[in-house]
Parts: sequence; C-alpha cells; structure tokens
Amino acid sequence: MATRLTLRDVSLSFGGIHVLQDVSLEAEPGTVLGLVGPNGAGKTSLFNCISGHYRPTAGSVRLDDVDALRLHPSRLAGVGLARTFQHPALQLNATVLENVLLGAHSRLPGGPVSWSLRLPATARAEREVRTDARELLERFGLGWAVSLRADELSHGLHKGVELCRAMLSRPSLLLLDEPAAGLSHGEVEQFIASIRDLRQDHDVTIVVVEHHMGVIAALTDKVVVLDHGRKLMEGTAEEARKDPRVVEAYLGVSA
Ligand SMILES: Nc1ncnc2c1ncn2[C@@H]1O[C@H](COP(=O)(O)OP(=O)(O)OP(=O)(O)O)[C@@H](O)[C@H]1O
Repeated sequence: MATRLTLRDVSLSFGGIHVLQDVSLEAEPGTVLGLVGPNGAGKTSLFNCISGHYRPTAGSVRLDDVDALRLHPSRLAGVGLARTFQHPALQLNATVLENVLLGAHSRLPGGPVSWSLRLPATARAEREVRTDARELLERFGLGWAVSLRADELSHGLHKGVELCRAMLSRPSLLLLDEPAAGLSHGEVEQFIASIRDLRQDHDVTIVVVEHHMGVIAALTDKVVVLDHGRKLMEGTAEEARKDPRVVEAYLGVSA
C-alpha cells in the first residue's frame, strides 16, 4: 500500500538561520508530488527532514499513522521509505548489480548473523532479491550493465542504478532528489518513461525535487513551490507555471 505523507508546520533552523518555516503539505497515496523552487529554497532540507537526515526544529512528519520523527532514521526503510540523492553515492569498485543489492537489506529476514550463516530462509530471500534487482535494471534500461563496475558508467547511468537500489526495497514512499540533473535529453526521456511504467506496477507515493520543469509537468499530480523556506503555493504544474508569485520567485522581478 502506498504511503500518505503528511507534513505539518515543519520548521528548521541552523544557528538562527531559518531554512524552513511552517511548511505543511500532503502527498496522497499513489500520487507524485513535485517539490520545486529556486536554488536555496529549502527543497533538499525538507527532504532531509522527511528521511531523518535532519531533525526539524518544530512540526511533524507522518508516514500514514507513523510519527517519523520518533523513529531512528535507520528504521524508516522498515516503514517503506526509500530515497535517492542529488549526487549518487555508489560503491565505485563494486558491480552495478552489487550496488543495487545494497538496497535489499530491509527485505532480508534476520540480521547480519543469519546472513553470514546463510540460513535457508535468508538464501531464498537473497535469490529473490537478485532476480528483482536484475528485473529492475532491465526495466530502467540498464540490463546490459549488470556485471560492469560502477565506475565504468556515466553520471546519468549512476542515477539509474541508484533508483534501482531504492526500488529494490519495495518502498511505499520514494523520495527522488533531482533525478534528472546532469542527464542527457535521451536519458531524461528514458527516466520519465521508466517512472510512468513503474507507477503502473507499484503502489508507491513519489515525492520529487526537480528543476527540470519538463519532468515536473510530465510526472507530477501536484506541485508544492518553496521560496526562502516557506510554501509559496500548491497546485498543478500548469497552475504553478502561470502563477505570478512563482514567476517572480524564479526571476526575481515583479511579474
Ligand atoms: N547543514 C546545514 N547547515 C547550514 N545551512 C544549511 C544546511 N543545510 C542547508 N542549509 C541552508 O539551507 C538553505 C536551503 O538549502 P537547500 O539545499 O535545502 O535548498 P534547495 O532548495 O534544495 O537548493 P538547490 O535547488 O540549490 O539544491 C541554504 O541556504 C543552505 O545553505
């Protein structure tokens, strides 16, 4: 079941600097929410508050009925959260398949001891996640790269590998931080097609931070626009594009 993400009055400060102020938003289960705004608006900081990398100074973050701020960040995968980063951190000396498999730990029963003993249930689950990892790589057009070392791939392909790694945990809430940044035109088209395809088969809520307005328009059901740490407006991508406040925030001139 896809997650309902609810943020209420989330604020975040660093040494007196207000990075986020009273941001509230809701992502309906199974929808794609875009988070947009000019550089420094607070988009990644808001992501970090959801994924437990930052702790808000005030406000609440709920994944369905779970109070995310009460959970240790390492437990969030267990309630269905997965994310990608602006700059993918892959194990460059490991193969593409091994990198994707790193996303499977929340699906393997037991803990490190049973994994190292290779108990039957663990071995079975391991076979299953390997098959799923290969399928995901095929779906994202990376089937040919399974056995290559990650450092043999371009930046754009690293982003695809990271996305497969996130999807391997079978998330019910997926956070994508600038997935199209640095991608070629063809890679962006492939990314849009893959996410659309993914939505057909997986019951997942997606929140995406992205500057590429073509991606936002193609994929999102709703966007939230941030500016200077505050929510400026909420609506469809088309409504945001036409909103004078949004135009002004991006261009820095009165619309
Ligand atoms: N750990 C931190 N310590 C101090 N300031 C921070 C920290 N993290 C973020 N900030 C500040 O918060 C503000 C918002 O940054 P953030 O990266 O969230 O913006 P953004 O909207 O994601 O920008 P971009 O589109 O450029 O990635 C910036 O002024 C940034 O310097």
